[in-house]
Amino acid sequence: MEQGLTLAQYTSEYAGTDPQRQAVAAAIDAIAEASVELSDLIGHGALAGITGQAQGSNNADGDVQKDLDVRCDEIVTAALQKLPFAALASEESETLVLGDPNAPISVAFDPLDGSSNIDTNMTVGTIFSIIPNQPGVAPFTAPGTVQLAAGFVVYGPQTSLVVTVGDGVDIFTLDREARVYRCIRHKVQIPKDTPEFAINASNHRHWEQPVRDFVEECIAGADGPRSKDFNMRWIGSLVAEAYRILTRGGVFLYPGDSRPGYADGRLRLLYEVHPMAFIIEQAGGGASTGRERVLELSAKNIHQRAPLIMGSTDKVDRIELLHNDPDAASRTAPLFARRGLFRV
Ligand SMILES: O=P(O)(O)OC[C@H]1O[C@](O)(COP(=O)(O)O)[C@@H](O)[C@@H]1O
Ligand SMILES: [Mg+2]
Ligand SMILES: [Mg+2]
Repeated sequence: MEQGLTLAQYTSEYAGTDPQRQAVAAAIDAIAEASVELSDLIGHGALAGITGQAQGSNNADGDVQKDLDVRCDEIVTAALQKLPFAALASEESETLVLGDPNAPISVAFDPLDGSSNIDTNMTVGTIFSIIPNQPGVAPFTAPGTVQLAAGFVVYGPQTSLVVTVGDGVDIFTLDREARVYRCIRHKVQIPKDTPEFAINASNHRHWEQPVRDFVEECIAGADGPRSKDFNMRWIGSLVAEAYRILTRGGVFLYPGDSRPGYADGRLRLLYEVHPMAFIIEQAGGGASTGRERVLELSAKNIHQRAPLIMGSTDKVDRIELLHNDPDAASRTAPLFARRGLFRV
């Protein structure tokens, strides 16, 4: 695919004459169109009447809803409602929006990810997952492996849309003058050896031992079992973290922890964890709960949470090993101590 190709050309090439693909392509186009409006709104902030203030309401997961959460939800929902869909699941809506039960697809989305940071002028985004509809089967009950397409938009210094239709990952950047997305990277592959990790370290005391062991290994740097100095990043915005991993590599962790309500972490399976896992795997990376592949999970309710550990496979594999083999950390620890001794 040529650089500069527009998203509309890409989706129409993918759609061909297959009705399900046409529905997927139309949904991607609709979200992209809505995101151009969202990009304007977010870019203008207070000048467009957006205060970033709480609305006095909470979403289904208990998060405080901001004016921009509500506005973004209205815009994305309205764009998708013009198309044939069986069901829509939004972070900001307690229940599903039901459409035509015989339509070929359903869509789950997080209209505004990272919104707790909106008043600090940080990167936020929109995440989506498109799944096939099977008439007679409850929507959003299948594992993440059934996804037909997934993507996210980052509203950063550039507005960019990352997408997979199951054949690699492509990135498009918004050409603000022409108001179209143009391809800037085709078949993105996650760099393999980047020594970077991202986790909210303020939760250290609540983590399980395998997560502590991994972070200890990273912090020990060149003196530790990984024999490399690591850099730490935490933006607090999943879309920005995912974009960084696709560009620069490394690993991101939002594990389960012992805080009340956080046994499965913070991120929601259908519209955050499944789409990110699909994208990261399609870019040659791994996505795990720490114990199993995230795409094998099925949701029992639409706002269900799931742990997410994603990034380059060597790091995700190491974290899985630390979870699944209780002796893995102690096997490397003596070596680490010995090397320490040799150094003094
Ligand atoms: O504040 P915490 O616990 O570090 O959580 C940060 C995470 O929460 C999120 O903001 C959750 O998404 P929403 O903003 O859509 O609720 C992620 O973007 C981010 O990775
Ligand atoms: Mg989110
Ligand atoms: Mg959100």
